[in-house]
Amino acid sequence: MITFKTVVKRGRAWLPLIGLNSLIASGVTLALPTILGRSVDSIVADDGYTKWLIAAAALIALGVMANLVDAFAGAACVADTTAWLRHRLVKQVVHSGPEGTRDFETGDLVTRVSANATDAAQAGPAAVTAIAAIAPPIGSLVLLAFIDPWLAAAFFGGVLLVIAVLWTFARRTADVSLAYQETQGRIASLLSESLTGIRTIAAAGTTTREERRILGLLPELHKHGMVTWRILARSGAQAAIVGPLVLVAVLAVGGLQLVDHRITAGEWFAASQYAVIGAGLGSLTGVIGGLARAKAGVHRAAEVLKVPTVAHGTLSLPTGPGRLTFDSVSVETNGNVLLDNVNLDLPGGATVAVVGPSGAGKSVLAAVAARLRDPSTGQVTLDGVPLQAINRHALRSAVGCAFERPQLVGRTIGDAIEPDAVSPIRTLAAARATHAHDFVSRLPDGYFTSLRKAPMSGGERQRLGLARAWSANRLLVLDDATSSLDTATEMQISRTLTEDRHRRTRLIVTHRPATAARADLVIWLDRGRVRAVAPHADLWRNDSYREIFG
Ligand SMILES: Nc1ncnc2c1ncn2[C@@H]1O[C@H](COP(=O)(O)OP(=O)(O)OP(=O)(O)O)[C@@H](O)[C@H]1O
Repeated sequence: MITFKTVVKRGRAWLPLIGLNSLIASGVTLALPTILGRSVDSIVADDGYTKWLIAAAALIALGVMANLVDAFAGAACVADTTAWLRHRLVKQVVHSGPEGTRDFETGDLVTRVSANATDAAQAGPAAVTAIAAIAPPIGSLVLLAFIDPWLAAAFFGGVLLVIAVLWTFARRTADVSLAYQETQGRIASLLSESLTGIRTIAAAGTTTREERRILGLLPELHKHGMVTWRILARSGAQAAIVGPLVLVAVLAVGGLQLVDHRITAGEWFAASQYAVIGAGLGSLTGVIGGLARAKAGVHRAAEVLKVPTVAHGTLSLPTGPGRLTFDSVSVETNGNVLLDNVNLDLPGGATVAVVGPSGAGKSVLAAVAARLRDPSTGQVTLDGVPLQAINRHALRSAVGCAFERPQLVGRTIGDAIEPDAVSPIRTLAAARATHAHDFVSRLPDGYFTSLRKAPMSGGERQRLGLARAWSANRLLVLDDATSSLDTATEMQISRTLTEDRHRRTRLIVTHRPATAARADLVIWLDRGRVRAVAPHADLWRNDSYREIFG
């Protein structure tokens, strides 16, 4: 979990430097009026004012240096914290599995990892700047008290009003910053949704409607932006009224004390400069706005970091044939039962087809068998070891999955088959077995062809998806993974699968009776329940079974 405090702490390598330079800048701000006041008194008394002017110039140079170092350290701190936060967010998203981030829209997640992470990373520098900004008014108060207690009293009263204005601003701006970031995330989600379905949109001729749908949230964003500006304008106006009041109060009290010879002209001048420092507190709205955005960014990052990651066990798999068992497995989500008390014992090395009407729970069963989601109750074991107890490496070496619409990942075609390209021979063998090699070898750069630039049909994508799963050594879970292939290629792959010389267990979700016929066993699913487990030929006698295939 992260909080505002943990994000601030992350910048600890830079924050002392930022704080120190802010304090130096504050010290300069505080010392300058006194030095200038002395210069005024020396000029009036015609008493060696050069040294005071040199001191003032040196102070100004120091202030400029401090501000430069502060700006550099602030930028470095934000960059470092942003990188750290993005690293954590991406790790969490990737490790939470397909189910973990289901409640988040893709575009919204991208916004949280990109723009909002940068907002959140401002937390440290903004907090230190805000704290350091308190130093000059406190110093002013002390120094004014040294000059004359009445000046300090007038200053204190005025500054209290400025603080009240800032406090109200901080409270109002926090909520609207979060609302703004949330709306930005929703716009990004709509855009990413449209990009995913861009072909459907073009085919349906609904591009204008889509444009309106995405941009339909702009008025809401505009509203939040306007509220932010209104709050800023109101607070700015209040600060603009209250700020000069500090100045007028101190000048008036100082004037009376000057007339009564209780202070010198130089002290009156210094007091006026300190009053300006107090009045300038009102300009802190920018820093407070930054704090509010940082708080909202941290909130949105924390929501992602709350998602549980998939925990893997530590066990390796003993030698075994790939026997897969489901023991009283149920899957429930939001009160819906997707799998209901499924009990299966599938012999190692068997080809098992999963059939059933649309929505029967075939994909859910496949996902549970491959540990892409965990059962709500019950347990799945592979060669006697619960899937949840197997370590990640052993699990992913043992179990391969291919899907109807594979999302290919990597830079090249070769990467998409085997990400780390450990063994080109294995990549080639997988591509040959799944008939991907035929079309890959026709591409200009073969396996080195950029994935993004390779034109691919649905069936070609499926063949690459199959090739990727192929290297698993014990269980292959294929969820409608050959549905886009032509009958001849499907037959060939199906034969390769049936005659698999590695004798892996194969769980094949299918809508094709021919695939079910070639399997050793068929699991017939209906509304999340196992209706029968038997060879296709036996089930074929049942009218309801035949109806599944239309
Ligand atoms: N993460 C989820 N949250 C809520 N409901 C889900 C989830 N995943 C699947 N479902 C629901 O579970 C039911 C079974 O879905 P599943 O994808 O397993 O069906 P299927 O048998 O593979 O269907 P098809 O043949 O159409 O692909 C469906 O009603 C689906 O809406």
